[in-house]
Amino acid sequence: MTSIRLASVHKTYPDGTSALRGVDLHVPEGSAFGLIGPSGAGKSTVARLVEGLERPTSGEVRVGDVDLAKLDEASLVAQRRRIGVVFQHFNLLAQRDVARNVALPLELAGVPRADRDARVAELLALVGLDGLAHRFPAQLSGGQKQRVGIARALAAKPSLLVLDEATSALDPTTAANIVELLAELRKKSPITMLVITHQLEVVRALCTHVAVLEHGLVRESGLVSELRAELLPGGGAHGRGRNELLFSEAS
Ligand SMILES: Nc1ncnc2c1ncn2[C@@H]1O[C@H](COP(=O)(O)OP(=O)(O)OP(=O)(O)O)[C@@H](O)[C@H]1O
Repeated sequence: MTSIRLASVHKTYPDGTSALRGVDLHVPEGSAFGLIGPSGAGKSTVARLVEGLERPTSGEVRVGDVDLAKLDEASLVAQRRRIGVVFQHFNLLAQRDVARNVALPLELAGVPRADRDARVAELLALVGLDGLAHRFPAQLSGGQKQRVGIARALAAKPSLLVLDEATSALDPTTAANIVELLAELRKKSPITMLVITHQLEVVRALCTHVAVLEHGLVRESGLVSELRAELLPGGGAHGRGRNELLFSEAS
């Protein structure tokens, strides 16, 4: 498990776009932290900073004990391998079968063949893909592809999983099954999850904490249990006015 801390983070892209304008965020160890907000709010930028794919223009990004700004390129590459990432569009390699997709991070880490095979079998059972090891991505449903993506993200036993719109490309039933799988994984082994989503139902079903990002700033954050009840699915979330608070002012 690992915590994440962003302190006064600004990110301006080379073309002058100001994506983050002073973000403070604390993702506690072992939490499932939902990051929500409208398109362009800066959610993916936060993910890329945490993954070490981008550097902040100013401010500090810490993952566990590590201040990412202090790492040279080689250490950053090593750090990236400690983080599992699940993508919206799965990012599977079409020419590799399921087993070899899942094995990829283990190959990159130099894990011997026999250990890799054992770990892949364990992971496929964990995500409910027993028997599909030798299918190719084109022969899988969207939900099965995402199970492969999750197994691959977990292969190197990361203490942090970043899920960037991991259920957004799936139909509602399949998305709910994937959320259920993620919730079960959290119960089985302690892991911190940063869950980027625009789906409030994902936050409700999976997350312990949530922050709302808007125009590059954290507008609100808190425990999911403190989210105002009527904003959760089934409680009239669709009728929410744009400027209404997600959390009750008292909390
Ligand atoms: N590489 C880049 N170069 C320039 N501007 C960028 C780059 N990446 C993102 N942006 C801009 O930064 C802002 C935040 O983008 P970001 O992708 O982080 O938002 P988001 O909340 O993840 O949006 P979405 O929900 O649509 O994915 C947007 O204005 C976007 O156009």
